[in-house]
Amino acid sequence: MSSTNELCQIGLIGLGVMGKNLGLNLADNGYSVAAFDLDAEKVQGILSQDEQERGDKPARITGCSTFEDLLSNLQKPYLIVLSIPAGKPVDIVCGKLLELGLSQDDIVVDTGNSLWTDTVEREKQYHGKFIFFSCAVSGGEVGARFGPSLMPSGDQAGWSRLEPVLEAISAKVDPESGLPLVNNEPGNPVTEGEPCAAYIGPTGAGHYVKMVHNGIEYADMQLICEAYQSLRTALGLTPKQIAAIFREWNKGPLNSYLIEISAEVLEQDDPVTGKPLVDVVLDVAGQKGTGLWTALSSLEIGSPAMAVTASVYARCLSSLKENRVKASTILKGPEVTYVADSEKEAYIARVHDALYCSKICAYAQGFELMKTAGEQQGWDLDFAAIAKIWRAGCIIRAVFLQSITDAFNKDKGLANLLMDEFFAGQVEKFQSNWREAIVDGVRLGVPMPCFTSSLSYFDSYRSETTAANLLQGQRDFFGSHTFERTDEPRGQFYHLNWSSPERDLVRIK
Ligand SMILES: NC(=O)C1=CN([C@@H]2O[C@H](COP(=O)(O)OP(=O)(O)OC[C@H]3O[C@@H](n4cnc5c(N)ncnc54)[C@H](OP(=O)(O)O)[C@@H]3O)[C@@H](O)[C@H]2O)C=CC1
Ligand SMILES: O=C(CO)[C@H](O)[C@H](O)COP(=O)(O)O
Repeated sequence: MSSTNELCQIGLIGLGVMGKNLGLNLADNGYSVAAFDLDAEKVQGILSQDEQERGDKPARITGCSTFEDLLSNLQKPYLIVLSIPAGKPVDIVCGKLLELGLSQDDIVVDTGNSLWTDTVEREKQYHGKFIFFSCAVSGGEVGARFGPSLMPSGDQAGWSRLEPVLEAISAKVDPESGLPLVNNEPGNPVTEGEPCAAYIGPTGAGHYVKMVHNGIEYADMQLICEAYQSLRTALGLTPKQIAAIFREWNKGPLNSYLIEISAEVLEQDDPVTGKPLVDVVLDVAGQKGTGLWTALSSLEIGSPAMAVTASVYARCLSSLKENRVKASTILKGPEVTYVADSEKEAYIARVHDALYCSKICAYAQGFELMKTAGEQQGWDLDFAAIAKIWRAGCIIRAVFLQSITDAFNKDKGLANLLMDEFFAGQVEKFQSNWREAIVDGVRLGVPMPCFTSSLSYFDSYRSETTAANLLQGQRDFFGSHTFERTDEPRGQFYHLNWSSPERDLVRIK
């Protein structure tokens, strides 16, 4: 199946949605690629695409029919990129490569959405046999083709060899404006600007950061969906009218890839029925696991990421379609009357501000989660660098990420984005509209799990005293779980003898 004679610089395994495009991106950046997939049609697919795109230039990709064929077409020491499903396939492929004689200097780079703890285990398992490196990728199909955001982590020697390759294929940002430099033209990659690829840290760190990126992605998407549903329910707008509102919003602080594609989805008609496509898409959300992993991690390490958990639950609830259909005939909500024309503009502005403030909370939660995990794992994460590489190429790319970069540049150790002067000011400015939008939605019976949980997070986070004092009293009452006092040093615990008539206080040693 080979189409070039010389040995290739990079081996690529997995030529699905991401792999095929990463391969073409590598080729555009001057790297010769030996490509293999279990499915021969996919190998043929990348070769045909290369033929179409390169014009009269020589082939840049060599198709391989087996793992052995792949290795025989590669320069030593090997540099092999995996773009395959997370989990077992990564172990199977690494095992196979090892069997075929990989050695200490060879690098295998996992670009899939692997669970970060699996990556840590694999690095240990293959240590001394070959360099197992990870480079999490975000940007979907187009990002992979013309410049994704890359989150590499692992062995330093691996990074030294990979740095030029990853920087070349990554998305680029204009250093002055912080805006993406885009050119989606095959064969003409963007070479100037700041690359959206930065070494994240020791093994596991990159996949953790990508996992949180996806958790934030879940929250961002859910928030946009809640804004859409509120506008549709209260104002009776058509999907195309809401798309026009989103396009307006995209000119301001909400400017982002996700707002842009949401407008595009809402503008689309169904080719079969001619109805708005969104109305014929079944309202059952899929999920591959990274949002759930983020939610689980936040619960495990006790760093609240309520916007992420709320959006994972929203997807779970969406999948209870049959029950919801049945319940809709039994459970009644408020009568919906459309907002008067004279009030519409104000309503739209309130939803905009609610989306903006909730989004700030979702990102604040994601960054605090990474901070907590980083401290526990000893990763020393650079949050300004992380925000920087998310400014272009990835799914959550947004103008707003420049403000996050600025916040962490000002204060490397910032505990929470809400404490940054700019973001604190933004939330203060827009919070009354945020609250009103939620009141509006609640009154109309619009489900807004992510809007409401974000506001509760904000109200809890800004509270010097929460009702956890009562909760500690309850715990001590039924289970002698003890409590600390506000007038004693932390770490000193007390129990009240609730069942004795004296109700005396005992200091626990
Ligand atoms: N799609 C996206 O937007 C993004 C995906 N990712 C991650 O990137 C990775 C790839 O995703 P994507 O391209 O969408 O997935 P696809 O399913 O489209 O492609 C995966 C490819 O890997 C092949 N494959 C599976 N097992 C092996 C194996 N043992 N040896 C060789 N090839 C194998 C599959 O072949 P076959 O079909 O024959 O099984 C398939 O062609 C995943 O980890 C995904 O989570 C990351 C960012 C974005
Ligand atoms: O990593 C990605 C983007 O950054 C993928 O598109 C992600 O796998 C999508 O997740 P899900 O299918 O769970 O919505």
